[in-house]
Amino acid sequence: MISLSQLVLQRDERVILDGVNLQVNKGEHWVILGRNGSGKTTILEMITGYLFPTSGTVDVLGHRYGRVDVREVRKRIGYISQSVIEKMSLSDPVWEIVATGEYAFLRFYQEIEPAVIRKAKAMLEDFGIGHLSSQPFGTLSQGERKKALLARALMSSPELLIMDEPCAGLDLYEREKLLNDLNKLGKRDMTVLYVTHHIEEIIPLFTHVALVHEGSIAAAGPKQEVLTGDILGSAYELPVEVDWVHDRPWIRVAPKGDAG
Ligand SMILES: Nc1ncnc2c1ncn2[C@@H]1O[C@H](COP(=O)(O)OP(=O)(O)OP(=O)(O)O)[C@@H](O)[C@H]1O
Repeated sequence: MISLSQLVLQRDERVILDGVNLQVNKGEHWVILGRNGSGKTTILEMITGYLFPTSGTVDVLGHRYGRVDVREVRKRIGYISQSVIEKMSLSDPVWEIVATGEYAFLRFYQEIEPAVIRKAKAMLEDFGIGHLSSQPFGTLSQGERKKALLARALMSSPELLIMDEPCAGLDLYEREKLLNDLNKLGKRDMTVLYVTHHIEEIIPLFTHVALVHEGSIAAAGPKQEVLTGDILGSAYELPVEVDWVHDRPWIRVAPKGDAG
């Protein structure tokens, strides 16, 4: 599904990615963790073909980047990130924002087919925000925007769904509602890749975790193997304990923790 091999990204003197290797197989759902500036978003931009490595190879959905038109591969990928939200027109009605997902366009310059409009509205109903369909996108709350973007990303039935911190800025209630919707994605024939800073967002949907540290993968594998106090403690340079409750990990900084 995704194979990153010996990815190096150098900008001037700086090595941003330093030999990233990652293999994501069909049927797995991965979370990417790592400290600020460790390289998570850069890795997502490589997978979506917006950035090319200085060296190394990127294979996504059976294609090696550099030998394929990445725009064709991108049609099979749903991508939700703050940068996508910023590209949306705030005055467009929500249903239209969602409908653009059918074609992987940002905006429409031609008439939208009635069947696509119906599908977009049904998708909004599925996410419990059908009543917001005619409202301008810019009037939605952060949580509602995230749901609308998720509905948009699913319009084209992507094989790969990539999310960069979708719960950022959501309150506890909105976050749990969105996580509940995300957990249902397991029923779809789709692989999910999810970047977060919050370990408790690793809902039962997710099977694997990759921990990025200073531009390379410090640990990767089944979540129970990676989310240990020892591994997280050394990446975050803090003594931490991980508790599993309701099949979700919860992190605690140990009493004598000292971020300094
Ligand atoms: N075009 C660029 N030129 C120079 N440095 C860059 C460039 N793009 C990214 N970087 C640097 O690469 C590092 C990795 O950035 P990236 O956005 O991938 O980190 P991240 O793990 O997603 O961080 P965060 O959790 O804070 O969002 C950062 O230190 C950033 O400053």
